[in-house]
Amino acid sequence: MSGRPALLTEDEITAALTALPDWTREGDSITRTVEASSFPAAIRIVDSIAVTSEQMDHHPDIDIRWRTLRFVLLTHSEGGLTSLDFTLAGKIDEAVRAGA
Ligand SMILES: C[C@H](O)[C@H](O)[C@H]1CNC2=NC(N)=NC(=O)C2=N1
Repeated sequence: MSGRPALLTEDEITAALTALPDWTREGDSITRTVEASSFPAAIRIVDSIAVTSEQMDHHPDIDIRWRTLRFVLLTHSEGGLTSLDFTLAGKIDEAVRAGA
């Protein structure tokens, strides 16, 4: 018993992705790549997401290459996608909108 929400069904994942057009399914995860305006802007986005993910106790995998950020979301403890990933994806979209 991990205390995490249950894995979503394929239909639920498809429906959730239509509301998040910048995100792509990749196996057991969803991913988004963002090009920020500069390296400091990229780090500000990451810093803001650090606060959000601590509040959620749900953390993205983040690859930082100069000003390109790649986010990969899944619920490790469940081995796939749960509602937490889609909530976090929406919050990452907000941080990108505010900070890129
Ligand atoms: C102990 C702690 O609650 C867990 O390790 C949390 C933390 N953040 C997490 N983040 C993600 N993305 N998946 C998890 O399963 C997860 N588990």
